[in-house]
Amino acid sequence: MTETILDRIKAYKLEEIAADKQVKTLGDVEAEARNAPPLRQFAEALYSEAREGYGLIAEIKKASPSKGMIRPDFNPAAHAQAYEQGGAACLSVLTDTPSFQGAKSFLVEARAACSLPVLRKDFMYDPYQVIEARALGADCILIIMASVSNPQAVELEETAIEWGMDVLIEVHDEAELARASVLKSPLIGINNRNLKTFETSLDTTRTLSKLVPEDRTIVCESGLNTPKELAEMARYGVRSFLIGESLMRHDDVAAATRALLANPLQPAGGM
Ligand SMILES: O=P(O)(O)OC[C@@H](O)[C@@H](O)c1c[nH]c2ccccc12
Repeated sequence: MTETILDRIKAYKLEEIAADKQVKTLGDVEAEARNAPPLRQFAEALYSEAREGYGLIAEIKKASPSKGMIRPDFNPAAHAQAYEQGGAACLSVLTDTPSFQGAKSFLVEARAACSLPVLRKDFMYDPYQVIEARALGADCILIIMASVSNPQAVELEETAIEWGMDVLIEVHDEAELARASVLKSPLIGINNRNLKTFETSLDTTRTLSKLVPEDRTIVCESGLNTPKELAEMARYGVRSFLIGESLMRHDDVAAATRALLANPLQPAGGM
């Protein structure tokens, strides 16, 4: 079997987690999580914005494996404020360093600079990381179905629920979507990026959105650039979006965010 990007990421992540546990025990992290800043309601914020407009999870992203450096003058606190001013419902902050040049401290800085709920964007394998997410202030975690087994996904989700956090479950294909459906979280992220080629295609959302059960909320992820694309996705009943690169490339992030959200397609039957 050929090694995928996710296999490589998993290998270094498991080493990182083992090293982190040497520095800080699970007990230490739990104590920090108990003293963390109070939870902000992530899913609620998204729903309330998506009702009439679009629910935007705006991503604080410095670099990526496919594009390299995206934002040289990177400033998590300033970007968080710009996203909030521009009308984002929530933030996503990459905390993975080897592939995305992210950092745990970026999440802490971004969240402290605004009042938006925050997703820890990372590759999660161990409940330790989930509790650590809360210790950093996170309000939501990501579970990537392509990188975990079913029992692992359940374990991560249960830990998040125990600590009061929301969960975004990410899928790329029909099989992953079927596996996601046995989990409890109502937030289903459809990632338009093909993890083998790194290319994005909104066809992924066009196809999978039809298969998502009515009681779940779809978040369309990756490769979104224009109001026109958002409006087209809205015709598929998708009103929530996770966007990083195209906003981070603008000098004026607040203005770019405002412009992207300016003219939402009106919901047909009161969504
Ligand atoms: O920068 P984009 O194309 O707007 O994509 C954002 C987000 O969807 C992407 O960063 C992402 C989606 N799922 C992930 C999982 C891990 C790391 C990153 C991601």
